[in-house]
Amino acid sequence: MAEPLRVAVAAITNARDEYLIARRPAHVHQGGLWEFPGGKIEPGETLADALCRELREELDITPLRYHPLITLNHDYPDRRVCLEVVKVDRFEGQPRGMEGQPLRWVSADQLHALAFPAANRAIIQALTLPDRLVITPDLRCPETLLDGLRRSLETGGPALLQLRAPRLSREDFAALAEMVIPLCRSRGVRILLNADPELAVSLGADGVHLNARRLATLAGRPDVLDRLTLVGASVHHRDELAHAARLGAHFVLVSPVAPTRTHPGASVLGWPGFAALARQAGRPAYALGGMTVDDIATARHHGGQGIAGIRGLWQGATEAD
Ligand SMILES: Nc1nc2c([nH]c(=O)n2[C@H]2C[C@H](O)[C@@H](COP(=O)(O)OP(=O)(O)OP(=O)(O)O)O2)c(=O)[nH]1
Ligand SMILES: [Mg+2]
Repeated sequence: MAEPLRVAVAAITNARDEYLIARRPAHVHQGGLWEFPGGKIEPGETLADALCRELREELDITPLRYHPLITLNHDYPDRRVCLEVVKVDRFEGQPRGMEGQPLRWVSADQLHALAFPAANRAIIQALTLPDRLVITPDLRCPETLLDGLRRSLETGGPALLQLRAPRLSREDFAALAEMVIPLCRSRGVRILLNADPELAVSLGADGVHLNARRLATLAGRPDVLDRLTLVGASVHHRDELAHAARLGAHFVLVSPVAPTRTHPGASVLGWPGFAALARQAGRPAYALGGMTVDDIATARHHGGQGIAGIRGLWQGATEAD
């Protein structure tokens, strides 16, 4: 197939944290669906040039401040696209549908319920996922873990938590999860269980995290994943990434980006390796391995959603007890 068509896409947000969407005309590619404003990057144009031109032509506004959100390759049956998505949080002018297209401002939550082209699922995930994901430390004592979680919740974070406790039996893990889920819910924190998807569904977690071992055991997408709002997967190289995509993971954790205390001599991806995988991921990618909050901007600069980790983000005991 031909080279992908490069498209500049703008997730424009206002002071109420709403996003501007437009309806594509019926007769065009992916017609009748909602979209984020934007259009094709013409030969010789930079992303910034195309963004300014498209927003002037379609909405009569000028973007004043924006940053990269995600770059996505998507193959439609009739066209390959590479969507270079930026988040615009400051602009000049009053948006108007210059081509007669209906416009709406909608909240991030409403985005999930509207009909967009298939590639937009990943854009909406990128807009609604936080820039840090906390993984619980590998503790044997559930009380120590709960104590650390309470402290971490008190200090403002995290918005997304992966409950991981590989040394607990399935029964002990389930009992711990039954305490952790309501605690997280009461603070508006979304929780993923690093466990089998059936357990995540039966306990009412927001989602599941598929570690590399569990990912490898799944030949195809099990129906149970449709009953979870979030499915994450761990990937270390292209093959795992391709498998996570086949299974329809909503986001991936890419590791190891930097050396960690537990694996000091292991070979790492480094930021260029992370950036290459993030670009191919087709979904938000978190950098994992040796990360601290100081790395969030670097991760975003390399096309990532943010960082995932234990040590740099957890308040409380992290050592084995
Ligand atoms: N603008 C935009 N395009 C999207 C989104 N999602 C998505 O898959 N696309 C695809 C649909 C199209 O194949 C391509 C964008 O092309 P376009 O039709 O908007 O291009 P354009 O504004 O330059 O239009 P035209 O001058 O060719 O009429 O990207 C989205 O959210 N916004
Ligand atoms: Mg357009």
